[in-house]
Amino acid sequence: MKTSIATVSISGTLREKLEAIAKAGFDGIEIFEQDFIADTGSPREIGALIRDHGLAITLFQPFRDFEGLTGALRAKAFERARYKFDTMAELGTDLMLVCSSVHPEAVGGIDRAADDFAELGAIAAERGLRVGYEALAWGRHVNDHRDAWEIVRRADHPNVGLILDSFHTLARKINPDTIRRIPNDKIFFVQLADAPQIDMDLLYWSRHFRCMPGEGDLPVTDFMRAVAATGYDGTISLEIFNDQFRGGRPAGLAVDGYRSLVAIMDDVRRMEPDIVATTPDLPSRIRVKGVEFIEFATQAEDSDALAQLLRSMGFHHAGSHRSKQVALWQQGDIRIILNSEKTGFAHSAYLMHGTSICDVGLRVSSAQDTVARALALGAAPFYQPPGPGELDIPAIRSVGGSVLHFIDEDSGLSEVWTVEFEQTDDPANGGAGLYRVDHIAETMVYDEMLSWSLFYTAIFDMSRAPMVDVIDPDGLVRSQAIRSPDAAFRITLNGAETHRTLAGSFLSDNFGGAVQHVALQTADIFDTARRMASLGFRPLPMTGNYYKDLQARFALDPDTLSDMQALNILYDEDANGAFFQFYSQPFAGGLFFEIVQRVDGYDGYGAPNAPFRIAAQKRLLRPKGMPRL
Ligand SMILES: O=C(O)c1ccc(O)c(O)c1
Ligand SMILES: [Mg+2]
Repeated sequence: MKTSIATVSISGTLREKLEAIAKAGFDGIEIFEQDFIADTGSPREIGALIRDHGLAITLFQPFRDFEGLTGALRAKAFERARYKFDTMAELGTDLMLVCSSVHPEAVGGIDRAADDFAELGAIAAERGLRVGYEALAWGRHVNDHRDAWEIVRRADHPNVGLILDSFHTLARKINPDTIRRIPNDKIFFVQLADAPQIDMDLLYWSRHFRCMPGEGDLPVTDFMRAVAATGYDGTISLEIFNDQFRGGRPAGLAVDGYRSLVAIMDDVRRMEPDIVATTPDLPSRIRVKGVEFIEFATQAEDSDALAQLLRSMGFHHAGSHRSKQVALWQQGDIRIILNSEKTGFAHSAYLMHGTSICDVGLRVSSAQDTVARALALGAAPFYQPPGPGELDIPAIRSVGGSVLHFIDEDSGLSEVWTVEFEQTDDPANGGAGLYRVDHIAETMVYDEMLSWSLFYTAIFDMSRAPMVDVIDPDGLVRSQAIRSPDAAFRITLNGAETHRTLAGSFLSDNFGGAVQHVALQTADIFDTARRMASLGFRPLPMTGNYYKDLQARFALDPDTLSDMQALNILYDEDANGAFFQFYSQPFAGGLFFEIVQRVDGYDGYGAPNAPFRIAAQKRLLRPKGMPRL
């Protein structure tokens, strides 16, 4: 098995693409005609350049509108093919992709097409080349891999085979198990692409919305399993046409592509143990058991204000680091760390972003396995030498250069709170009933959302909920919730498209993506809100209109509703249960806390309330009466 990626999948010049693709770990590329036509090098020079990067040219494509023509048009198609074969010989590749015809003059007929391919196969064979036939989902007469296979079968030429592309099969909802009946020696090449489930014209969907396997909604794993079951052990290649990717960062896209391929082959290997995959073996997806800590990088007055805010939320200063300016604040199972060191990672994060969440600790069953899986999937390592008496806690880089640490029991890492921290005599103030982290919400530019959602779902045992639109008065923010099967770890990714949204202005103030808010869970939000009020907490004030609207939309009893209004508690329901939430006022450039109570099986995040919450936050952040220009 070889890993490959089509040059169209990545932005940049051919040379930039090659560098990124080689560095990410691929064995080869599918070269798209446009890519080398646009380059100044001759086909021979470009072939050499590709091989100098350690890459093979796995496929030359696309050759269009070949089969089913008659007379002069047919002769012209063969002449074009001969010219392409010359170019392929110079580039140094032996396989050409012929996609099914969309030519208005193509007359169809399975045997006619088979004859065309038999003749093309003979010409290719003279030159030691091969041709593969791919059914485009919008092909004029052939748009189903089963028909393409029948043509290849009838062409009956050793140099003519089938090319499968997950998009074309799955977009038409063709059962991928039909691939299991195709002999593996007639499958010449396999292309993988995913896509979000959107109802639209097939060609438009394919050319603009494809994404890496695992980033979309198509059953790409089922497709790949069926391919693997045939015994196919040739090239698996990503072919992703995507508008965002065309303008993305070549290096990041190549890493994402490789990550998606390693993850899907790992999944397939677990289900079809006989397959031959050369992608690395890795520990299975990591089940996150919960959030172990949330760490703020902060200094001086900011740190004092944050400590004050935490105290008003019922936290107490539970521990002080034995050798560092690091304080542990705790309530229930929630640990918040305020790091005011003058050196090291947290300090650099502070210099770069100001007071910010620089580090999140996740509870897992094996920290070692977690890092092993993440690194095999191309995650960036993080290492800071531990000081004397400190534990060496495994970590990787995450959104915006922040850090994810992994804590387990088996290697003693969960002892960190007693090993590294001295208990303080700050009395627990009875708390406010907050007992665990419900979710963390990360803000990022919209174009990074697919990448980070792949990051979480490839490394961890987590799945995505449908994307929701959050309406900010100044623009749209898209929100993607991802959670572990038992909801022990929930995260929302919020993608901002403009700097004028609350999320967007956080991004520019913070110089990049990061955790913008943390939601903490209580079992009795009314009691929590009252206790926090008595500790001096000031909630985000909601409008009277909001409560009138709630009254109209839901059957809430009047006393509950008036308590909600007095305490600024918001409300939502889904098919399973109910949801209560209230917010802190924004601090340190747009960070905030959220308090939530989930009743019965409510599984959402209160998205219908987001526009009102955002409007309230903006009222506090903008100078009174000053319209924003
Ligand atoms: O969109 C296209 O035309 C096109 C071309 C070549 C392919 O392999 C493909 O899947 C689509
Ligand atoms: Mg294709």
